[in-house]
Amino acid sequence: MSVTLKKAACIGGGVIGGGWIARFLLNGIDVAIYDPHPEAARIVGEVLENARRAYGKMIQAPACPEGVLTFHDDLASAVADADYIQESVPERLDLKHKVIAEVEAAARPDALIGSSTSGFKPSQLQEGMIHPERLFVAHPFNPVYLIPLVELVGSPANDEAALARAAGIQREIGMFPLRVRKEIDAHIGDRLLEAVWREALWLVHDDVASTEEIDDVIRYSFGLRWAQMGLFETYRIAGGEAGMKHFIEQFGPALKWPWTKLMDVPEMTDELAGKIGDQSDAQSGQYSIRELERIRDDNLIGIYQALKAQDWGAGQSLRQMEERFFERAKDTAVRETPDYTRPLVLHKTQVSGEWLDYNGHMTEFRYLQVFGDATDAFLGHIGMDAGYRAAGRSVYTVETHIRHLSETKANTHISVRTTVLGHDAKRIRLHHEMVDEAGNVQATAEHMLMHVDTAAGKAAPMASPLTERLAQLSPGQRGIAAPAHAGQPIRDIGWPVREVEAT
Ligand SMILES: NC(=O)C1=CN([C@@H]2O[C@H](COP(=O)(O)OP(=O)(O)OC[C@H]3O[C@@H](n4cnc5c(N)ncnc54)[C@H](O)[C@@H]3O)[C@@H](O)[C@H]2O)C=CC1
Ligand SMILES: C[N+](C)(C)CC(=O)CC(=O)[O-]
Repeated sequence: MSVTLKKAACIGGGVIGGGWIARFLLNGIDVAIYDPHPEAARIVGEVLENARRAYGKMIQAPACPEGVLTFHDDLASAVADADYIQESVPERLDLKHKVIAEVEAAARPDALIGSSTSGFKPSQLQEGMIHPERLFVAHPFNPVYLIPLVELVGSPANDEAALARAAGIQREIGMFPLRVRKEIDAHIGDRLLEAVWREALWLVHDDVASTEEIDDVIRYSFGLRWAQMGLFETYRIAGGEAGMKHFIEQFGPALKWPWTKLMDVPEMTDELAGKIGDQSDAQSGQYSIRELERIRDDNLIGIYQALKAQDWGAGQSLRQMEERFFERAKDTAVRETPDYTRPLVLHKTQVSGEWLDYNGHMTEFRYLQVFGDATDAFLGHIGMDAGYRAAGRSVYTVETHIRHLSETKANTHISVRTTVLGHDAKRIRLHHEMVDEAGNVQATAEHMLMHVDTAAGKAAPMASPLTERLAQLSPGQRGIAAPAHAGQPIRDIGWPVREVEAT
């Protein structure tokens, strides 16, 4: 798989800049950052820690080797050799103009420049630029490392090819780029959110509801619906068998009833701001912001997993991201393992704190995940990719034996050494050895894999390119002595003598 983006620069590393940095790095892209905030490194580090934790839980594919993060003392050196620059400084037009002018002066002429602005139009940001055609709005949603949508907005001054390149880059880092047809203040998402926000402020202002009650209304009702279908599809169903037509007939008149305050905005007095702040403290003050972020991330991951199982909405973005991670693992493996007379190192990862059990060691199912990922990396290496599977052929694991040999602790960098113990037309027998940085064996696994015709649900002979690749690696792998435990079952330990006598 070709990755066109090698290096990104992020200008501003706050809530959104930090999220972009994590998104790029965890998708294997190097990032240079400029943010004059004295604590920028700490803030970015904390966001990155939460993002690593979230990816460890969410992505069911071999982790992509992280990009390299560098902090710069000046903007010019951060953007100098970047292919893509993302501006995420505070929402002030004068500041954005100043930063964009500095970027334009120092960046490569072919570098693309995206702005995270929540509301400015690209034509406003392009004012005063020498080459406005390469600057566009790339508006994300918080947390950028988990939420896939990015609104790509251009102005008449934009170069279509640059916008198409930007969309390609966004896809490479797992985003869902939506090309907004016309520039408009606040794009699409924020116009919708603003309407709900305005009404919510009125409800608090008028003492109809507290912040907590409003959040409950959302999360126990339409918030659940919106994660999987939008407004129109949801209302189509709400129209019953006659669909949207009936829905509009029934609820169209309500648009003229006093159901909404429309464009009125309550005056944000100190009193209203204080009321909202106090209610919000009472609702969520027991959690730190980082804790709330982790709760939010875990909930989002659960939703993504459910949507992925249905191959629906944002779940499709997750599936595509995992496919890219598998492809990258395959590419890395092909580049890095020329010597088949030795075990193949095709999968490396780090033990996340989330992987530990109550004994403080890596929990059981994570061993199977690591070995499963190593098996997938091996299958990718011998040519089993999405295209091979789409043709109705795949490999299923039919037997596994894992031996736990050491206490694998958090943050251990582990790699898996894989050996083929044998194969025939339909089966592959694999052995994995999971080792830490010092080469200590933490666990081993032996698997029997069966090649299948997925439509028929039956074992079937392997096809090209698997057959050729196995023929290529077999002479070397055959020369590696099988470990003594290979093929051994769990030993019989019998029963205590007295118990046997009693029965
Ligand atoms: N917070 C949100 O929910 C969202 C914000 N956005 C947009 O993202 C942009 C950034 O917003 P946040 O991250 O929320 O703000 P923030 O206040 O959390 O972060 C802004 C960062 O920019 C840095 N900064 C200030 N001047 C700078 C300069 N001259 N050069 C480099 N860095 C500089 C600050 O030190 C700070 O770390 C805004 O345009 C905002 O509208 C977009 C989507 C969602
Ligand atoms: C509040 N906000 C306008 C900054 C929100 C956004 O821009 C998008 C989001 O993440 O909700």
